[in-house]
Amino acid sequence: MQVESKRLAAVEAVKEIKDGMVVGLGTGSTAYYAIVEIGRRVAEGLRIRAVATSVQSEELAVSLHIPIVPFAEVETIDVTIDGADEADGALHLIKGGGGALLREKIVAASSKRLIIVADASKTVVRLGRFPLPVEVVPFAHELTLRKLAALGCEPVIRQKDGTQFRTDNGNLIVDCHFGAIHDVEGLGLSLHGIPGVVEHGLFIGMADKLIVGHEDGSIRVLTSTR
Ligand SMILES: O=C(CO)[C@H](O)[C@H](O)COP(=O)(O)O
Repeated sequence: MQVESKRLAAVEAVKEIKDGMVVGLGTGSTAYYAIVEIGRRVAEGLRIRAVATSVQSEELAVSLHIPIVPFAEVETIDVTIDGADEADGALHLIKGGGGALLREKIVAASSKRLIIVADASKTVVRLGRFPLPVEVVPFAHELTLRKLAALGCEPVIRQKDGTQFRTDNGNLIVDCHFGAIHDVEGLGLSLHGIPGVVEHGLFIGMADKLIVGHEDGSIRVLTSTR
């Protein structure tokens, strides 16, 4: 069961959290299990402070009595545990399936270590089967979409409940169907070159560890060589 694989990976990652750490809380169904496990350990006496990558994760953490601090109050984050939509062998990622990629990237970039937790379906040889989420400002988004399409993708504005999905930052998510991505760094630079693009879901060279849970109950750990 995928659910059990996600939980296995998440629980394994939480073992790396120690007293006194500042912890980044990811977003999504796999990060959910990490937050629940952190809550369990906090109830047992673990002393940490946490920053959340989404309103949803913050609400979950608060409900579990995990101390949340405003991002502005922390210098660095010791470790962030987050999920991913795809991860390749170099630990480059596609993230943003849950629409939280901007805050996730801000938190990841301020983290000493980023641990990604996933079930086996997320590992790929080449990124791009999962449409790349791109956060776009609503202003003149039609123009931004045309510029995204010119990079060689089919851009689709994400919908939720029959209306345009809005991120926690009030922006749109455009899911960009590129197919196999052969030059992740180049694509990342091109996306940043479009003025209406706030951030994209390519996390290049950011992950330190990938913990993959398997349906047979085993865990595979990949560590970045960077
Ligand atoms: O990037 C994300 C949210 O923006 C998630 O980490 C990603 O979508 C994976 O989610 P899940 O663990 O539910 O498969």
